[in-house]
Amino acid sequence: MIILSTIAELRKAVVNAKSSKQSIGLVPTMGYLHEGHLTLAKNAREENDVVVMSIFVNPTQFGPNEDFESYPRDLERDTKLAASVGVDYIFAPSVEEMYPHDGGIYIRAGRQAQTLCGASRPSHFDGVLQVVAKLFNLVQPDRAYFGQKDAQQVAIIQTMVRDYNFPVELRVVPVVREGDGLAKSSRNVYLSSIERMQAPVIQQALQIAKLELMDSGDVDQALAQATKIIEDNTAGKIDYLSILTYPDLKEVDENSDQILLAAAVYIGKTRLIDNLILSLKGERIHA
Ligand SMILES: Nc1ncnc2c1ncn2[C@@H]1O[C@H](COP(=O)(O)OP(=O)(O)OP(=O)(O)O)[C@@H](O)[C@H]1O
Ligand SMILES: CC(C)(CO)[C@@H](O)C(=O)[O-]
Ligand code: BAL
Repeated sequence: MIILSTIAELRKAVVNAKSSKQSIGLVPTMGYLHEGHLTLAKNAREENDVVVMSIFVNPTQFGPNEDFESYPRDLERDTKLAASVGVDYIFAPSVEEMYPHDGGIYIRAGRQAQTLCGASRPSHFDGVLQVVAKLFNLVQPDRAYFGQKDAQQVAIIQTMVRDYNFPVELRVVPVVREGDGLAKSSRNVYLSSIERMQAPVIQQALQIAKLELMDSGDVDQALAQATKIIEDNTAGKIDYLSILTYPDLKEVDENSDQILLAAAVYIGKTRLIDNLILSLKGERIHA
């Protein structure tokens, strides 16, 4: 496996692969790898000749009071893990390498970014689209791999690919979880042992909401039950708990088909997200 830190080196590797007609799979990450990221990479390994994983804690998707500085980083450990699942290239640029110019052109995420994480992290998705668009242009992947854990991110990137005609196939990988149901996340390392015991409640609450929704079709009732589970079992503060259509992220109504149940909860100081996607064709739903 080769570690690349400059755009020039990356472009050389990409041009080489393209000239020998090799397909390229891209796995964008912010590093501090866990089984979730490695599952994306394993999928990419199975479906492409060349696998490029980017490891870049992208400053433009963090708000001023968020955890950009403290976000966990360990390139040496990541390198070993990525090699173990057959990644060919890690692209780990500096911030200066990715963003040498100030005041240039920015991409604005649309309506789908006004809710859920986009409501509490203004401009987060603009930053995500900025770095993902750059990575698509630099790597020119045949396929790019994203996790369903970041369901809103997937929906917004799908819209960018559609609206800006990026010639890439998006591959979405189901959420990889710990044994107790907690979604794997690099931010889980921030949790104290008591917080770690409480954190699976987020997924349990979403499961309860799903059962209620399938049973009664009542969105408000489903949300109320999930809220109660989280409030009774954690010291956590709910950032949002929502039921929306997916991938449009609009209010559900009786014609809704795919539905996203999504939560962001502060367990102590750590903001964790999780979701479930339901297919409700033919079920009766009322909001
Ligand atoms: N548990 C998981 N299951 C499936 N995919 C995941 C999981 N965790 C992260 N991913 C995916 O890996 C990619 C890189 O994510 P990222 O580096 O932000 O990891 P993370 O663990 O989600 O970190 P964070 O702490 O920021 O939530 C994204 O496409 C994300 O959806
Ligand atoms: C897609 C991504 C790598 C862009 O920085 C990031 O938002 C993430 O890790 O999900
Ligand atoms: N996977 C989400 C990246 C972020 O929280 O910035």
